[in-house]
Amino acid sequence: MVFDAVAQFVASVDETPRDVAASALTTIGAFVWVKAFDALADRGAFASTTSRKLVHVTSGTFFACTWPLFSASGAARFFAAAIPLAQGVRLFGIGSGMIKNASAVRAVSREGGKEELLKGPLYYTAVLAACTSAYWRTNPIGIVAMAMMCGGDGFADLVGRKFGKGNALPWNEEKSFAGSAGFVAGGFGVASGLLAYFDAFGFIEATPTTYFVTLIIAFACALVESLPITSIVDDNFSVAITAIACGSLLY
Ligand SMILES: Nc1ccn([C@@H]2O[C@H](COP(=O)(O)OP(=O)(O)OP(=O)(O)O)[C@@H](O)[C@H]2O)c(=O)n1
Ligand SMILES: C/C(=C\CO)CCC[C@H](C)CCC[C@H](C)CCCC(C)C
Repeated sequence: MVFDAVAQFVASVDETPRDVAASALTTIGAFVWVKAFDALADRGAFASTTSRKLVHVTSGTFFACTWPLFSASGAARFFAAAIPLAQGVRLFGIGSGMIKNASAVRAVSREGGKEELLKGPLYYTAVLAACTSAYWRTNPIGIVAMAMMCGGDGFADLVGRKFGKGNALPWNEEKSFAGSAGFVAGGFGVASGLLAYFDAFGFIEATPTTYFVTLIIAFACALVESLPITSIVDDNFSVAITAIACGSLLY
């Protein structure tokens, strides 16, 4: 009912101006969101590692939530993909020292070094842009790949750091059973929420099989995330590629 009303309202706005307005609104949202976490971390609301992971979990998830704002035109997905792309360019500028932005470095770096923005955060925006332009809102593969990267990897860290002492994985002492359980719960939880959301807007049809397959994908991604290969391939890439490969086979 509410979703229908929102869908009808946004459908009444012309396509290109609507996509430009949706991109502008989301870009402002992204700026405010990252800034808010920086301010909270600054006031000691949580540690910078927690702030970074909360930005990781929420940015891509809320970004996907803005997709219904875009029109039904073929170009809409590219207007949407331009948002993480622009964030990636910004991260590149800050990480390489071309742009000075101490606040952004504080909010998304692990140890406070600007060059860290050229790794995880930059790859994260690349995955969001690729999933958006390749799969968009009518295909569960991109939605689930983004959810595994945001919710899965994010919760693995948050849960693993808190409850992972004393239950290290036999094949990777840096990671834990608790962290991997957090991955499955966070990845499946965020993916299920997004699938139900896009189903409510009528973009996809999420059946019990869709959710079951999503749970299998969450386990597969958690397994890949747990492997000692982070120095070879960043978790953001390995998790998203696993989700896309499994999703292409199973959905
Ligand atoms: N399956 C997992 C994943 C993570 N962790 C915990 O979370 C910490 C950070 O994990 P990781 O995701 O590798 O963190 P970063 O490298 O900081 O983050 P990113 O992947 O975003 O670069 C690990 O040291 C570990 O304590 C865990 O216990 N079990
Ligand atoms: C710390 C991060 C990854 C490390 O693995 C995440 C970095 C996030 C970027 C700085 C910001 C990305 C913004 C999104 C593309 C858009 C969010 C919009 C929304 C409305 C909040």
